[in-house]
Amino acid sequence: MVVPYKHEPFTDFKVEENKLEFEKGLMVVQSYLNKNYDLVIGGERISTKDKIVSVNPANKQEVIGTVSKATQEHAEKAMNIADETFEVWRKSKPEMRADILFRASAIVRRRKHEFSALLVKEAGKPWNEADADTAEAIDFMEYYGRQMLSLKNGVKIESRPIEYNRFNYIPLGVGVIISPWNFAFAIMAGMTAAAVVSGNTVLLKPASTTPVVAAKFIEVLEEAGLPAGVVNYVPGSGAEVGDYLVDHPRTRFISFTGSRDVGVRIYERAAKVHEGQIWLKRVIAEMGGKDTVVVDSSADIELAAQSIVASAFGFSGQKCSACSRAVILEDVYDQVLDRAVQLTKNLSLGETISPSVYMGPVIDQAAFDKIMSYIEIGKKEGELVAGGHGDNSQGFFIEPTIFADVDENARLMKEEIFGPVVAFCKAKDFDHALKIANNTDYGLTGAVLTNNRAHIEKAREDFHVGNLYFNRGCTGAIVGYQPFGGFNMSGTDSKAGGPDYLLLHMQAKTTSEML
Ligand SMILES: NC(=O)c1ccc[n+]([C@@H]2O[C@H](COP(=O)([O-])OP(=O)(O)OC[C@H]3O[C@@H](n4cnc5c(N)ncnc54)[C@H](O)[C@@H]3O)[C@@H](O)[C@H]2O)c1
Ligand SMILES: N[C@@H](CCC=O)C(=O)O
Repeated sequence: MVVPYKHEPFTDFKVEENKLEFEKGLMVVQSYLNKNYDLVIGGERISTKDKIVSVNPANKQEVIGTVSKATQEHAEKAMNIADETFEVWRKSKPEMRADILFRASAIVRRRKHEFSALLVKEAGKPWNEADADTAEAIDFMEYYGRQMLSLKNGVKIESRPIEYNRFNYIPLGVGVIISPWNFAFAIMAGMTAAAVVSGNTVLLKPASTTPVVAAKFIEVLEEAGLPAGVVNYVPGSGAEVGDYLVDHPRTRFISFTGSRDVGVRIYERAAKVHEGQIWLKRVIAEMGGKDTVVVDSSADIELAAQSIVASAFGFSGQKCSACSRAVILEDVYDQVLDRAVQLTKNLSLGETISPSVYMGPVIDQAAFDKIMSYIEIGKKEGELVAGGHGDNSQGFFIEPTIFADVDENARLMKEEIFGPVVAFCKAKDFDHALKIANNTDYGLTGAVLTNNRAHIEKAREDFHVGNLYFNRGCTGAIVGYQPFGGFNMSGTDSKAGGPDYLLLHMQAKTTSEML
């Protein structure tokens, strides 16, 4: 019997011993910087001439590793192997598949600080954010393993006296896993784990800025006993390998987490039925957000300001859940804004070499340019009251930035920036605040700070987001506790880390036997 699921606790870096252990993790990572990682197809390591170079976004000179880059020929080979392996893997015992995840999770737990240290280097995460990313990867494996055990016998249905009816879930086939860089470990591992524990085989294409942590995860899966060919590691260009795999007639499903533009492209392409294709592809897409913290007149002002700042600037605002709009009732607007500005000006920015550095870099030059261009837009749409500067000489650093008095219809209030920029907007009353909050194509997360029960109930009904939080910030969902995923252009309404997530990777089969 497996013990009940409990989420992996976060590390308290105020404890000196934990700090020292994390520093040891950094030293382990330092010892393998600049190594090369090959494609892994059917267990075979394949080296290519063309490489992806993963660099530290806080220090562009530091190479984290080089990774072989898959071509369409490699993708084709991986697809054939995954297809063949599926015929065996689909019949493997769900208990065994779950056990592999539990063992993989135990291996990661033993090397927890090493994995987090790798995220500090490869994704520029602050220590606490890296620690939470690794904890979430562990949680996904633990949670999905248990979910599979509870689904393995299907669901009870009715039978008449002369028959025995059963309703079981069977896997889909070969899946393509396309993961983002911002939760480079947790989301990549969670999407992969859910697919394979459900009995599917996969091709894993990680984000090109963070392929090393994915290569390390492949090593963990191998050590945990995952047979060759179940997970095939094919980093490569989204446009070349991504499109090829999305279009492939043997692709049964695509599990994607990333931007709205790429998600929509995948969704459209996957809808086309190609020659030789005998199914309609399933797409699980988790996309962007334009997330709002609403502050009511009755709110605790200090809690509101802290919640906005933490949700806007944790990991430099590079979370799909990040607060990029603070909508505040006019009678408390000045107080909340002043306090948020004060808190923001005290945040530290730099390479995250110790737990005391609050904010690290943004991921790369393209992100830096995009965010800085939104800061220029912001200067025309509101009043710059904190931050606003960027420095990309050594790494990609942008100050935590607040714009005040932004109109509800401004671009800053509508478009996903994906960086440390938050717009403050005044609302006349609570209904107006909800109207502004809902005035977006997205519907991912939101938070309401209030001590008014009627307003909590109103928001529960009318604030149209997949994850709504009361009296806290809008980031930091925990696997199994706050299943995560949004509405509208935030995706296909899936809930990662929730009780129905594995079902998206399976199909139900009814069998009826005459007695
Ligand atoms: N809803 C969620 O749960 C969630 C979680 C994390 C990130 N996100 C979103 O992800 C975005 C940031 O991540 P990103 O910059 O890695 O996103 P992205 O869309 O640029 O890339 C995501 C993945 O798609 C791949 N890709 C790019 N073009 C492709 C193509 N034509 N075909 C197939 N694959 C292709 C990339 O290589 C990468 O692996 C933000 O918009 C954020 O809100 C959403
Ligand atoms: N699940 C994370 C966000 C993932 C997207 O970037 C959160 O709840 O903050």
